Amino acid sequence: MIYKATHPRKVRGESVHQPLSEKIKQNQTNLKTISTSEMHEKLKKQSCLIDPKSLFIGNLDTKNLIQSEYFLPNTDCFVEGPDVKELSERIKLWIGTGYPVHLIGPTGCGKTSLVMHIAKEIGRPVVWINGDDALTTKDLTGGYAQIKQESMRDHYIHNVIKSADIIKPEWIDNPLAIACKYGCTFVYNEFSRAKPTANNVLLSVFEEGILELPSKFGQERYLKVHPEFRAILTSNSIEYAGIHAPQDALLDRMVGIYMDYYSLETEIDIVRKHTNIPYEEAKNIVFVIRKIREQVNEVQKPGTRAAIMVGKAMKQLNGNAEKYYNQLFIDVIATKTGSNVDLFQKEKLVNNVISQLT
Ligand SMILES: Nc1ncnc2c1ncn2[C@@H]1O[C@H](COP(=O)(O)OP(=O)(O)OP(=O)(O)O)[C@@H](O)[C@H]1O
Repeated sequence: MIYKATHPRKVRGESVHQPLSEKIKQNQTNLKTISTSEMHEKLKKQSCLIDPKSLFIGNLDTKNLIQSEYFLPNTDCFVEGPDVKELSERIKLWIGTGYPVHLIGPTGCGKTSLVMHIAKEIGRPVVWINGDDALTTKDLTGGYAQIKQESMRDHYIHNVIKSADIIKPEWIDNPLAIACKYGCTFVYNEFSRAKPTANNVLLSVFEEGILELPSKFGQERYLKVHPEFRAILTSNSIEYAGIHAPQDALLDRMVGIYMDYYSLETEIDIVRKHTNIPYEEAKNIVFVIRKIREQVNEVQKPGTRAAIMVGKAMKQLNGNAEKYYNQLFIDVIATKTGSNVDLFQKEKLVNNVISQLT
């Protein structure tokens, strides 16, 4: 007996998930409802860095992203000396023309702080990722990372149970996809630590304004990059030569800006901003760190960070630093020494430099 349906079968359970193209279209339309001025309003209330990990929660629509608690980094401590300002203006010029900027400089010279300060001035949410050797394209763009299982029970005929399990791949956006979709400032720290193949996806983002998404299910593979998307990449001038030489095609799409350690006065201001110690103390610390920097090899140069560390330790010692003064400098540079012999050399260097203090 052939069963003839007398009325349309009603399938229980959720409808099959929206194709990616629908989601993208929906997200793109959402984009239009969030203007940059609205963004500025919301930005004023919040200031913290978008932590990509907390964003790996499936598709965010723009409203969620903007109203959520992710926003710009806190740059209250930022010091903008003349040399910082000059660099910042150059970077903003290129960012304003829509080119990605590649900031290259030695460890601890201030790349990240400068990038975060500029990102805050750009006024869009910041999405940030650290490059490393294990990073893959999927870590940048996202992929089908979750499988949602739904079962559908059909009791259309009371004594017949028809069941089926629907396996629904769940797309998870990763930092680059989020930045391209919602027009965030994409900060890719130490990008040259990642393998060039992982960064290939950036080529069409920077040139054609298209993000190619890996999609196994034949859905929409291409995302049009939001007009407010901006990218700033940093790399360490020492490692830059050593880790993975980025592909020429990618370097060709970026503007490269080399930076070095800031001027004496700016470094003194930075140390004081972070430690509140008196000018003379900060000046002596920076003097010693800069003298050490002049006399050690590239990879052992102490950055501004080392001067801040000594300043914070002196603050901790609350004026009783006399006894430990030399040792503080030796401790902050010891991490970059290779052996006891090397350390002994450094101790002599530190004692000699400190003896020059007036
Ligand atoms: N303009 C600035 N104003 C205030 N603090 C700064 C400034 N530039 C750098 N610093 C401070 O100096 C230290 C090193 O800066 P930062 O981390 O930005 O350097 P970096 O070049 O990114 O270092 P790395 O190569 O290790 O990532 C940090 O403690 C940072 O807060």
